[in-house]
Amino acid sequence: LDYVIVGGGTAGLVVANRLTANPSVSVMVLEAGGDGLGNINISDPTLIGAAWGTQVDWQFPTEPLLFDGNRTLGNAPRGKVLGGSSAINVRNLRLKCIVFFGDVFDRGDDREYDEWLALGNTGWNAQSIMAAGEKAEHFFAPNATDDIDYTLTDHGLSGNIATSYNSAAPPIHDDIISSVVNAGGRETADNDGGYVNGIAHVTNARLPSNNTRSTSATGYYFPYSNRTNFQVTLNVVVTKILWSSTASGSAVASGVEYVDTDGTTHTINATTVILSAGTWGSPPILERSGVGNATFLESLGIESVIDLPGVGENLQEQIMAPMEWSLNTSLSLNVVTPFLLNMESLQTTVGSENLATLESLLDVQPPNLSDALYNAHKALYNKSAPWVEEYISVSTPASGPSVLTWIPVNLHPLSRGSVHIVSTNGTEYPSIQYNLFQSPFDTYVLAAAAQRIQSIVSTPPISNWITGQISPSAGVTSIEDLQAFALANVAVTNHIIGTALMGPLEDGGVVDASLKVYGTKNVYVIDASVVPIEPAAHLQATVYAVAERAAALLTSTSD
Ligand SMILES: Cc1cc2nc3c(=O)[nH]c(=O)nc-3n(C[C@H](O)[C@H](O)[C@H](O)COP(=O)(O)OP(=O)(O)OC[C@H]3O[C@@H](n4cnc5c(N)ncnc54)[C@H](O)[C@@H]3O)c2cc1C
Repeated sequence: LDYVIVGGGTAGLVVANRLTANPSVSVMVLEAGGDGLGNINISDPTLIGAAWGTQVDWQFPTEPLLFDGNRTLGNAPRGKVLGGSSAINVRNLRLKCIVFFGDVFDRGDDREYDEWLALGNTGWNAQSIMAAGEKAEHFFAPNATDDIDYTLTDHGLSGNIATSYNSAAPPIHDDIISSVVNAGGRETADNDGGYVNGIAHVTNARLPSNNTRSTSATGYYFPYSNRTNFQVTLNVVVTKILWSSTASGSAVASGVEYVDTDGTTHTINATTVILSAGTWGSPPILERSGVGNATFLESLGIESVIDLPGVGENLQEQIMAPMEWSLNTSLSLNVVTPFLLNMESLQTTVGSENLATLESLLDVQPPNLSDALYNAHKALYNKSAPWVEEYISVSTPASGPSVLTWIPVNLHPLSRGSVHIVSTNGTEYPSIQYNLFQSPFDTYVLAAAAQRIQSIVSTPPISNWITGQISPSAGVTSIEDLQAFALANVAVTNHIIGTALMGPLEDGGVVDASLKVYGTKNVYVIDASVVPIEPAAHLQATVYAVAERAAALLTSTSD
């Protein structure tokens, strides 16, 4: 066997597909979940969140929030099925909100992707990441009557993942756009072209002809399952990497160990091992294999093979605090309506009265954020890269008036969490610490963005639709009160990255720019855990881009 790929998720199936295009290359994908075929909770993206808490969801327990000791955000969803999280990824609002969003597919900003290169990741910049992302996309333009602007040249037109818009835009959207513009924002035709700075509709990973979800399984595996060199073993959990040599600085993997549903242990040999088990899945496998912080591993009785302190660190998550208003009418809308995205530089978002405080908070480097990543974030700020994303949606409950939901998202928090194993047991859940709001800067960003949203919503014409503020309650308008609101109502976006960071070793890197694990000859990590900087977007399009580019590097084809 040439390659064993751990995890048939978003990234894993892309890599398997591209490698097996060469019939002489053999690949085995080991996936913990089943094939998901016939599961309507996966195929129908309008069945919002129906897959969560079922057997196709890992339901990762998370640790109590450090700033609020008794509270946790509960079990976090992650796909445990062919297609991985691309099969269940729909917006997940845990709190009061009744609105959910679609299976968003959008790219980040050139300034963010160029920062990957500035961090020392040769070959990874806006141009190469955008090109790889477009390779994954097959964009279906909306009907002319849908009243949705777009720019065809900002999209890939012949890739494996179908993208399209939900449906026609309801008239209230014009008033939302007008209020954003009247309050000093801008309208853009499309935010997928590398300059994310305005309000626009976004695409979903959806095949418009039958309104089914497009996943890495539907796009990269099922149509190719007759390739004899593309093998998949389902319902097996990989526990660790096996080594044929642990020579210092050049460890050689011989394959992996896995357990089946009976608890029987198996091994499989391969020339190259690729971990694509996700941001919370890949680091635990490395740690159980002796790759990680040597002191920590030895405390668990695991012999250190490669001392790599970055493994499991640098966990980054985008955070939000949903806001809601009641409208003066009951619009006939589906629960998931078309929606808009508004992104602007942080300097514009916070307003001049908050800028000095914000910049003084940005000047404080959190203790577990490396100099390199801290400087990258300051560079993003200085380049006026987008920092706050606003999800805007209108929904109508079973009874009563429609609700406007407007959610500020802090795209680039400074706080960093971690994921680490708690024992040598290969199937035990790791300990996941988000460490949200470690940096007061993160709270302030959400509060200042919320204040600005309040001013947009009170600007005509959208203000004429509003009858009252639901959340936060009326009167919560000061920065102090809005910070308290953000702390009490924080929700996560499930856009986790960073735990097998791509970057120089001295900056906490786990993999080099070819995504090979430092100190190994033949072990790679290819999934969201290598992403060093969050995009001003939802994450999957960037993960597809990472996987496409990594596969191209492996097959040495030009991208
Ligand atoms: C609830 C939710 C909502 C989201 N919403 C959006 C959205 O609307 N838009 C967007 O762009 N992004 C969204 N995301 C993020 C996006 O889906 C993920 O970032 C992306 O899919 C991650 O890809 P990955 O390849 O890193 O991991 P995954 O796709 O999660 O793949 C990991 C795979 O590895 C398997 N695996 C793990 N451990 C093992 C093991 N030990 N042995 C064998 N197999 C294993 C898993 O079962 C899984 O199939 C969402 C994510 C979630 C969870």
